[in-house]
Amino acid sequence: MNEMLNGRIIKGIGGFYYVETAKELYSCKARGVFRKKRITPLVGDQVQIRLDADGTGYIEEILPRKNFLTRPPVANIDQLIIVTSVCDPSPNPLLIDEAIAAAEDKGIEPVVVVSKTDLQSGEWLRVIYEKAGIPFFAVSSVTDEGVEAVKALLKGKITAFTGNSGVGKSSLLNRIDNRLALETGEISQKLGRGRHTTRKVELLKLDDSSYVADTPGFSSISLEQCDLVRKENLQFCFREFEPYRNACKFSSCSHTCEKGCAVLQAVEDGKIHPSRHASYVAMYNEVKDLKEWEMK
Ligand SMILES: Nc1nc2c(ncn2[C@@H]2O[C@H](COP(=O)(O)OP(=O)(O)OP(=O)(O)O)[C@@H](O)[C@H]2O)c(=O)[nH]1
Ligand SMILES: [Zn+2]
Repeated sequence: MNEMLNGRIIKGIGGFYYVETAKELYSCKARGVFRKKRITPLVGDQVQIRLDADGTGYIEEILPRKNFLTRPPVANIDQLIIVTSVCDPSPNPLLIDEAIAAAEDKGIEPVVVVSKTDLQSGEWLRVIYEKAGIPFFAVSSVTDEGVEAVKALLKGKITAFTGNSGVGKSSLLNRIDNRLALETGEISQKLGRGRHTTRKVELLKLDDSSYVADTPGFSSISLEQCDLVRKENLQFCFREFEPYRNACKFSSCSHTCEKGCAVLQAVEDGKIHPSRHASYVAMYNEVKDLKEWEMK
């Protein structure tokens, strides 16, 4: 029969890709040519498949990507929701800022969601992120605070959720739509970190135009949580630097320590939050001596 169909990869397991088409869901393999070209099909990819007589298919072509992330491995997303809990596990602004920068670098809208606000207030995080101009929401999957607001944000978009293991991503998604019935887990006290209850990336359909990807959680000690941003691009990934970064004394200013740096002055004047600038400096120092191949 060899019928050609267009669809979207919604899940990948052990070399098989599940492609959703207007007709139905097909289990497909990728053609060898992708491996030769070192292209890995990603969840979220729009693809062209060829159907075999037995109803399985082959991915023939990956359509051009709007964007993609390597960590978490997804393509064509509209926004990245970075979930962090007020405690248990405790928030780490550097990790939040790394995830925001990775999204900004790819043209993906970042959103910060602070969870478990029934346990403690997350207002100090609101101060940091509202000042930076990043959309910010406080939620609790126990009291349902903020759940409707996040749900409204998902309408008509493809959204990936990221955040440390145990911050409550799956719990929040279940509150947003109880049909998802995602598995949630207790944090292992013994290891002091969450167990990996979410195993693989999968696009879950909320309605015909809205999808969410719950991605595997990471322990807070993981350094490889998200894609690194190269040093030249980093200043563009902190949106609140924008009004200042062309006003520095030196055009080559790294905005980390130079005399006459307008960004540093803005930190001093309380216009840029010191926590955000500290993350910028830490990230700059982390990537400044990396070689091209080490960025992957
Ligand atoms: N008090 C409180 N506990 C919560 C809340 N949300 C989640 N939890 C608890 O936190 C633990 C982890 O929740 P999950 O939803 O599994 O976290 P996750 O981010 O999906 O974790 P991974 O799948 O490992 O990435 C569970 O014991 C939940 O019951 C909340 O809003 N308030
Ligand atoms: Zn500067």
